[in-house]
Amino acid sequence: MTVDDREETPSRTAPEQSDRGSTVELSRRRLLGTVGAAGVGGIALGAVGGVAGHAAAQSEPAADLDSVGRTSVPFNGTHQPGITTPMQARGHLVAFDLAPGAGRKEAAALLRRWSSTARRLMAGRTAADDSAVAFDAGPSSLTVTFGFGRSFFGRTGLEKQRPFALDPLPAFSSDQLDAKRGEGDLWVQIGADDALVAFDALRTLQREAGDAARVRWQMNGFNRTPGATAKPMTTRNLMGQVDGTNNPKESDPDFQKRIFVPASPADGSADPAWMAGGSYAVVRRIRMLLDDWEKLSLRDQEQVIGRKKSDGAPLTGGSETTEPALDKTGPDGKPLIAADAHARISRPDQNGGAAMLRRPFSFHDGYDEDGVPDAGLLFICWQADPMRGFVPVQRKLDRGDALSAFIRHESSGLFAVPGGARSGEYVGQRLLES
Ligand SMILES: C=CC1=C(C)c2cc3[nH]c(cc4nc(cc5[nH]c(cc1n2)c(C)c5CCC(=O)O)C(CCC(=O)O)=C4C)c(C)c3C=C
Ligand SMILES: [Fe+2]
Repeated sequence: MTVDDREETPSRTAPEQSDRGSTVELSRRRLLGTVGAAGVGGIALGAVGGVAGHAAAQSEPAADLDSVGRTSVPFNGTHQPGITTPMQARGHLVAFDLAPGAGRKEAAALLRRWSSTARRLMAGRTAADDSAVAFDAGPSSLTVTFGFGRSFFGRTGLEKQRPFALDPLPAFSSDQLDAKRGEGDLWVQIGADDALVAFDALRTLQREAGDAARVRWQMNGFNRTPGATAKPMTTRNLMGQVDGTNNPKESDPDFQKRIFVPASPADGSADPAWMAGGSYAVVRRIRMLLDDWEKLSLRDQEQVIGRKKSDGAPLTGGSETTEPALDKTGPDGKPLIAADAHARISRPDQNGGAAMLRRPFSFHDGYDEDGVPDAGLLFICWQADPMRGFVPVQRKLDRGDALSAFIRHESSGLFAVPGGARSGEYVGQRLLES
């Protein structure tokens, strides 16, 4: 069975491709296929349905949108959205466990439902039975990304299809992990540039889990709002550092190989065929010990990272994008970028080439009774193989990162994120119907 893909074409493409017109641009396909029947601009189009009993009336995106609201990200593609999509202002992470008695059949129906809804919401289309929370705001770059945890495969009788890459991460000496806030059968990452749109997607997907799955843990995050700066700039984290500078770039020749499982895994590949075009997400809730951090002088803070706080430039000079001169020493003969500086020891060339795409959200969950902020980084990194991405780098950081004294890893999850859905397909179909 396939999901209804009549509405797959987005009203706007990703920011870098979008124009700045003020009206909602409708694809030819949608004009012919749907709007033609009912007109444009928030008019309900009648039952679309066709997906696991979901037969809500759908409307076009609100017509009166500014650029943030108008921007949409395609749901279909080789890879799922929310991996190379520019970082969004708002994020929700949620993990579900399948309910007792729910197995492969229920999981397949759930992924089919969720994919249909994600496709619709990402195009900014509301349904008659929607809560109205996201009305008026358009797609706002909403992305929904689905992943499978290690425990999913036992629950669904799909053990033989479980990738070796989902073997548990090693324990690190600095881990202080809360198991209740980690792992899970299913993982959903939601990102959007509007907080109401993001919440609406979270709540809708949770409601649609119905009796099939229950929330195991849920976390909320944020980043700088696109458009807040005159030109696009690397975001900052809650320690105030420019964070994300030396991420792999899509234009790098080895980007695809490092971040994504090949579209046709070679014979003998460790990855099962259903992971073609997929990626592995490592998710860590990392608390920042901000009271201790903020007691450091600016100079000491910069030594911890090896980059200037003002503009993210390496301590050896230049601008944010200048390559650090790791051998350069100061008048005292010591390296200007310390031996234990975070940005030195996390580099691929210090870790046998290990690289990952970091795409985090900051979090702030209030203050504890002593006034200590419960704040930090929802660290999410993407790689084709966690053993050649996160694991070697975290091993190195665990042994001697100057930043370690100011952070605490509080929860952890590892998820297999399958390739993007093709037209008419739901995410994970190649696994669940294999
Ligand atoms: C295991 C992987 C990593 C964890 C965990 C991690 C936590 C973490 N990092 C910062 C702040 C910065 N990190 C920076 C660079 C950087 N960090 C990692 C990996 C992990 N970080 C890598 C691979 C890199 C890039 C190294 C390189 O190739 O140069 C930087 C510098 C700017 C940048 O390149 O992004 C900052 C700042 C925090 C605050 C944190 C935990 C809370
Ligand atoms: Fe880092």
